[in-house]
Amino acid sequence: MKILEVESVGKKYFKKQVLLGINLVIEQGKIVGLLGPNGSGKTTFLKILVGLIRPTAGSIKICENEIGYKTKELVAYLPDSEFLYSWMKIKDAKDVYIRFYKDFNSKRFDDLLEFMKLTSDMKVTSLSKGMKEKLALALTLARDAKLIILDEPLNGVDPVAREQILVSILKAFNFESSMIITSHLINEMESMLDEVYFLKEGKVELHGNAEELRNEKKMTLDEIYREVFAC
Ligand SMILES: Nc1ncnc2c1ncn2[C@@H]1O[C@H](COP(=O)(O)OP(=O)(O)OP(=O)(O)O)[C@@H](O)[C@H]1O
Repeated sequence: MKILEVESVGKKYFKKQVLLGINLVIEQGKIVGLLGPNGSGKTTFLKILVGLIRPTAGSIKICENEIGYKTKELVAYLPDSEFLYSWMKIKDAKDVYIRFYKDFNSKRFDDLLEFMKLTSDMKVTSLSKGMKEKLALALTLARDAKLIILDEPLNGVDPVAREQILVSILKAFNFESSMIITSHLINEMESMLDEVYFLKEGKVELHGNAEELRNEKKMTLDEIYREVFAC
């Protein structure tokens, strides 16, 4: 079953073409990496999927639905910037999510919190950047959404926390859904990705099954990335 179908999607900001002719299909149960350098259009693309901005061309379907009210319920999104209020304790953030999302799984949230060594009476202001990132991730992964979108989940976290975050993502992943992850840290992500899309200046430069690409090119995804982006 196809969770996401994107056809010829484009986005222009005034005269600037930020995305052009994006085609992408994600089947159920897959973890897909959206990889590309700064400014290649990753966040813009994800915001289009979430319904925060509108594309200027093309069509998108999430579980057969066009982007709108219904797809907001199907998508769980971890933005790449902070969205938690400073007055909140972790339990308040959880309450907001419970009220907002019918699919919020409290048990999974509590398990993820424990695994990440966070407690519900901690104040959001007292959390370090990495701890906030973990909280935001636990809130997102606790939803039983069909499409989970993680924009730079490893941003600003140390190597041990990165490992913990990757394990949490895999623990929480449910094969009824699919996931899109963006990251600059391809080495860390490599083993969990089923498919990859390399985005260059708003276009898909290369895409494919991660294993097949590795075999075909006899390179790791990180090496393929460096080849595609000549860095
Ligand atoms: N609101 C906006 N108005 C005009 N241009 C924008 C706007 N938002 C993004 N852009 C431009 O779109 C391009 C793609 O930006 P985007 O944030 O999608 O890239 P990205 O791949 O997510 O980058 P990063 O890895 O740095 O987060 C950039 O050139 C950016 O300047």
